[in-house]
Formats: sequence, C-alpha cells, structure tokens
Amino acid sequence: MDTTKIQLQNITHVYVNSTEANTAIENINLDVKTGEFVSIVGPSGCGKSTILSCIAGLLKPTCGKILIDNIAITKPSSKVGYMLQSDYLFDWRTIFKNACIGLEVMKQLTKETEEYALHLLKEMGLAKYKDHYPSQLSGGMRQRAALVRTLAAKPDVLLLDEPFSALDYQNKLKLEDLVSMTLKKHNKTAILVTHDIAEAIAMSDRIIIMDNYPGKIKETVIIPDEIRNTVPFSAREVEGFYDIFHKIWKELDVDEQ
Ligand SMILES: Nc1ncnc2c1ncn2[C@@H]1O[C@H](COP(=O)(O)OP(=O)(O)OP(=O)(O)O)[C@@H](O)[C@H]1O
Repeated sequence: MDTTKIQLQNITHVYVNSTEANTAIENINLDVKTGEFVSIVGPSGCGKSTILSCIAGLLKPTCGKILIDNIAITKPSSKVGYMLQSDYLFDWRTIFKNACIGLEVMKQLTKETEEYALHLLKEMGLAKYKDHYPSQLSGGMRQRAALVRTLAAKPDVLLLDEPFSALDYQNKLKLEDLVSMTLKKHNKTAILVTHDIAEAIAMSDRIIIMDNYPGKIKETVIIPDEIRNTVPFSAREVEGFYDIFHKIWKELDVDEQ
C-alpha cells in the first residue's frame, strides 16, 4: 500500500532582512510517497534549496506546515539526511571516522551502528579506503563517502541538493546509478534538486517543475515505468526519454514564454 511520507501543505517562505522582504516560495503543496524519488527542477533562485531547507527543519517556513510520517517538522531530525554539492568531509578524520560522524554527534555510535557504516562502505566500494584520509580520495570517492555518512544514520528521507554537480561526467553517471540502486534497495524516500534535466528524468519517479518570482510549482511530470525501472545510465537509451527531456526543456526555456 502507498503511504505518504512527506507532506508540504501551503508552504510560503519570505526571507526578511533589514531593507527588504523576498518571497522565495509561495503556496507549495506536495505529497511524496514512501520509497518515491522526486526531483525538483527550475530556474536559478526559484526556491529549490529553500524547500529542502524547510523539509530538513533548518528553516521554519513563514506559512504552512511540513509533515513527515504525519508529524510536523519543527527542527532537524535524524529521520532526514541531507546531501549537498560539497562533501563536507573532515580532512583530519579517516573515511571510516567521517562515515561515523553523524552517529557520533547523535550519540548513536555502537558496535552495531559502526558495523552498519562499514557495511555501507563495502556497498559503495570504499572498504579498502576506510583508513585513508579524504585528501587521498578522488572527488567521486569522496562523494560516495559522504553518501555513506548520510545513510549510516538510517534516515528515512534523503534530501539531495545537486550532489553530483561538482563531479566529472563519468563519475556523475556512475554515482547516479549507485545512489539510485542503493536508495531503492533500502526503500528510502528522496527529493533531488538538480539543474540537469537528463539526471532528473533518469533518476526519478516524478519531476516537479518550478517557476520564479515567487517560486511556485508550475507542472508535474510523471516518469513512465519503462524509464523508472531502468538504471539511470541505461534509462537515457529508453524510447521516449528525449521526448520528456524536450518537454521539460521547453517548460524551463524562459525565452519561449
Ligand atoms: N538567506 C537568504 N536571505 C535572503 N534571501 C535569500 C536567502 N537564501 C535564499 N534567498 C533568496 O530566495 C530565493 C530562492 O533561493 P534558493 O537558493 O532557494 O533558490 P534555488 O532555486 O535553490 O537557486 P539555485 O538554483 O541558484 O541554487 C532567491 O531569490 C534567493 O536570492
């Protein structure tokens, strides 16, 4: 049975400083099901990161309510993992120690949780680098270590804010496959923010297209099963992939509006 994991109910957020008020997002309504992968695309400044920060409990929306498992989000919670463009690994800690940092901060470091972190490092092909330091790893390996750190705390929800954008194309495609397969295997619910339309189509069940001034939902695109059930790398070869690409491209092309 489909259960709703995340609910955004009429979310509006206004950034206020000493000279002005800026309505970043207005009346955002969105339900995300357990295990669903939703991407958000839209022009720069339309409020994608603001939405993620509100779901993460880092930002309190000016109006509206956010629920996870029907419980209102008022502060950051271990249920929600956040992965960003920069890996934020600590250079003085080994990869294993970096992977365990969230557990340490939450005072959940036990033999069992350490073993789980080690298991995830193995899954990500990093077991033999566990005693290395971040500076000894490539960008793709570092981002995989950041993913282990995020998953080690066993969040139900993953918020991914352009996590592959700093990687070279080959590593980006490899990591898309790995993240997609890992999240499916662990039945995680994910929201990805990306400027890469092909990445959004290849990884998602559903894509939310946003509009600017103020940020709002313009359209929703449901990804057909043939694409959804294929790993991201091969999804690009599925018939109909580029029809969806062109549709989204057109929606985002401000010159044509
Ligand atoms: N701390 C802040 N104070 C004031 N305004 C802010 C703040 N953070 C973001 N904004 C404004 O809110 C709007 C939405 O910003 P946000 O970063 O959420 O957009 P975005 O869609 O993620 O952008 P990008 O694609 O460029 O990363 C923008 O107009 C931005 O300038």
